[in-house]
Amino acid sequence: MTIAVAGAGAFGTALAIAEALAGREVILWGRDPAAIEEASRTRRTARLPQAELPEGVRLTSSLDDLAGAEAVLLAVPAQALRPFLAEAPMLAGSPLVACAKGIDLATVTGPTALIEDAFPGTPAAVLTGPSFAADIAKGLPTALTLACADETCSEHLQHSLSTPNLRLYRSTDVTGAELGGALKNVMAIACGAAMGAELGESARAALLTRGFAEMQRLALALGARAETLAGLSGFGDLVLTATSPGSRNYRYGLAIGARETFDPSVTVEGAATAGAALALSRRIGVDLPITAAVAALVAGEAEVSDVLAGLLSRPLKEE
Ligand SMILES: NC(=O)C1=CN([C@@H]2O[C@H](COP(=O)(O)OP(=O)(O)OC[C@H]3O[C@@H](n4cnc5c(N)ncnc54)[C@H](O)[C@@H]3O)[C@@H](O)[C@H]2O)C=CC1
Ligand SMILES: O=C(CO)COP(=O)(O)O
Repeated sequence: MTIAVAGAGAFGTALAIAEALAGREVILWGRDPAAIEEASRTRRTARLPQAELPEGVRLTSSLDDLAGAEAVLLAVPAQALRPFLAEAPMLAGSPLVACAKGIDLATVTGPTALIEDAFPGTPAAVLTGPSFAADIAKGLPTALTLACADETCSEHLQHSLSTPNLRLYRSTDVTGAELGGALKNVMAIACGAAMGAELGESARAALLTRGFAEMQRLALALGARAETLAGLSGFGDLVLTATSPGSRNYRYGLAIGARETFDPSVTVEGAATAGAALALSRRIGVDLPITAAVAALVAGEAEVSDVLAGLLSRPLKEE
């Protein structure tokens, strides 16, 4: 059986490499036929050029080639997932595993809700947790959460996708896993902005901790389990992303804080997700001050000094 990967960006490339090196048959789809033709020839993709694609990875730009796969890993960015699914009816029937970390701005829903909406009855799962694509592609050890509401499906996917270096922990808490992965990107932007503005590591630790409290507040209000937020997909990924210049969200924050420009072609999931999370929190009456501050920074409506002053002037309260 074949593992299909939809999206030949950095993460899709890394996952395809890991699965192929574990001896699985892999097909990697990218939307640009010329780029896929080039990748087939050079055995490298543009977004992760340092990694070589092993022989076991077959490349295609035809979505029809993914039909009937044992599982399809959806590695397109969160805001691209809804339009992608609308053009991929041939994926119905295979378990679909969302690898994007974000909340869709137009519908204010997470990736698995988008899958369920596009393909009612098709098993929808999420793969998320602390893992840089470059680390996975190098075969460095990583541990992720594989969440699916259906326990049998999550067990099946855990075994179908785990490799010696890619260790998957299963969960049925899809809401917690999705929200942890989406919101940690917002907090990484906040932490990067604090460092970029030279506010210091103590300020970053404060933002990381209060940011984690915010992630928990929203996720628990939406029915997630506290232990999921404390696990790989929440706290684990927050620690990685909000402290490492290996993260694009963190680097984007650094640029905002230092008032520098940032390459708009780089995928920065937390930028759109800050606005989506804010809309979601207002709908259910949950206060997310750091998320609101990041949304204002991203929209260019505020400076780091203003938003920090706003956060610091909030009423003093118990931790
Ligand atoms: N890069 C990393 O280290 C990790 C990334 N992720 C997540 O994986 C998701 C994808 O990120 P990356 O692969 O890193 O981004 P990337 O920027 O490297 O690649 C994105 C890919 O998606 C394609 N794409 C964009 N819009 C599309 C559309 N409408 N239809 C089809 N394909 C489209 C692009 O052509 C590109 O190949 C994000 O949600 C990210 O948070 C998760 C864990 C690690
Ligand atoms: O999700 C990631 C690591 O777990 C990758 O983070 P960035 O998207 O910020 O690069």
